This record gives sequence, C-alpha cells and structure tokens, in this order.
Amino acid sequence: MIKLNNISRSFIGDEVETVAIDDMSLTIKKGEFLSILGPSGCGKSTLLNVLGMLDHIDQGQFTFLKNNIGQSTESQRAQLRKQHIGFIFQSFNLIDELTVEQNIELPLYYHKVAKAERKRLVDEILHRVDIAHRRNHLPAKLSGGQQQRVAIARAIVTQPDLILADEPTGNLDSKNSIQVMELLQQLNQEGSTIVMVTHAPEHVDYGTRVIELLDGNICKDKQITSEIKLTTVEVTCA
Ligand SMILES: Nc1ncnc2c1ncn2[C@@H]1O[C@H](COP(=O)(O)OP(=O)(O)OP(=O)(O)O)[C@@H](O)[C@H]1O
Repeated sequence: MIKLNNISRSFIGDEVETVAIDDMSLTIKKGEFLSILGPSGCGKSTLLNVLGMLDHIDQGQFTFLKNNIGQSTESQRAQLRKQHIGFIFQSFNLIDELTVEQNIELPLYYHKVAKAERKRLVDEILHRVDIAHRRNHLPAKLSGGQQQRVAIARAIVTQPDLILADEPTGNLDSKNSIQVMELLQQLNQEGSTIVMVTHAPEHVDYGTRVIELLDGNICKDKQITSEIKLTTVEVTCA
C-alpha cells in the first residue's frame, strides 16, 4: 500500500537545519496495524504527516497506492487524502458547534453522498462505536473517551483504505484508552490498515507491527504475533 524509499525531510530555521527524517525506507502492507514509537523529536509526527500527504519530502520516493506522490500536484494529493485516508488526532478535532451525528456526517457531505445514504451510514457507525445514545449531544457534553469514539467514527465513516492516528489515547485515562485501542484493533481485524503514533509501549500489542524511530530513522522493526508479543524479526539499524 505504501512504499517509502530513502526519504528525507529537513526543516531550516534560523541558520540551523533540523533533519526530522533521515534517509528512511519503509513498506507498509494493506491490513497492517503499525505503531510508531520513539523519543520526543525523533520524527514520528513528521513521518505521519508525510504519510497523510500533509507534508512533503525533500528527497527519496513515496508511493501510495501505486501513485508516485513526489510527482503529484497538490490537488491530486488532496483527492487521494479525501478518498483514501481517515485521520484521528490526540485532541479529537471535533467541531464544537455540531452534534455528534453532524460531526460524523460531515465527511459524507464532502464525498457528495446522498442524504438517505448519509443517514444510513451515520446510524450504522453510531452503533458501531457505541455512541448512538449521544447522537444529538454537542462534543463538549461528552467524556474524552466518547469524543475520541466520535472522532474515530468520523474518520472511518467513508471507509478509508488507511487510518492515520496521532497519539489517539494521549488525552485519555487508562479505561478510555483501552476502549479506544480495542476499537482500533477491531477495525484492523475487519481489514483496516492503521498507522498510529504512540508514546504508550503497552498499546503496541493491539497492533501487528511496531517500529521505533531514533534521530529520524528506524532503529527497530518488530512483528507482533498473538502467541508471542513483541517478537523481533528484523532490526534495520543500531
Ligand atoms: N515545522 C517545523 N519547523 C521546524 N522544525 C520542525 C518542524 N516540525 C518538526 N520539526 C523538528 O523536527 C524534529 C522531528 O519532529 P517531530 O514533531 O516529527 O518529532 P516527534 O517524534 O513527533 O516528537 P514528539 O514526540 O515530541 O511529538 C524535531 O527536532 C522538531 O523540532
């Protein structure tokens, strides 16, 4: 689904260049649930932004669903994003003035889905994430865990090929974190490809693979199996 070949991304500040991604190569297959771990500043968010086509690369090659992203226009990237990617953020990013139902319905408007079909899809997803009883509430009236379930519903209602999650449990207590991780795991078991940045090593076991970043590159790459958690099968750099 995704292939990164020797990509780099730097930021130039006041006479200082910060290399956020340094000659990284990574292949992500359809159906994987990949967690990205690593210390602050190692390039996790930059990598997620590149994958979501919210940021560009300076060098290397990025292929997304057979599209060469380096040679695409901004409008082609926007189209790919809209059609294929659902985003989940630490801070939920719901629209305060819209109800739960309206927040979830919004991406379907942008996809020009007809009204009756929008209603059917929203109804289905409200039950799927167990928030139907709060459908007419504004986000501010919900707990953090409920808000994140609405944000997940909004991300998946268009059935994207890829879900990108940036610290989805960062603002949640442990009980709500577990609920959100179980929901993401279920979505993955039903076929969704998920890439998640996390600071919580205990959450990587919900996924199928974990990479650890250091100084803008991958220092560990492990498959997670249900029998043996955190089995190292590949180490790419020291
Ligand atoms: N827009 C920017 N301008 C300048 N430097 C940036 C910018 N975005 C990121 N960086 C730098 O690039 C490096 C990688 O940042 P990034 O946010 O990807 O790290 P991270 O691993 O996500 O960190 P954290 O865990 O703290 O969120 C850091 O040194 C950061 O300061």
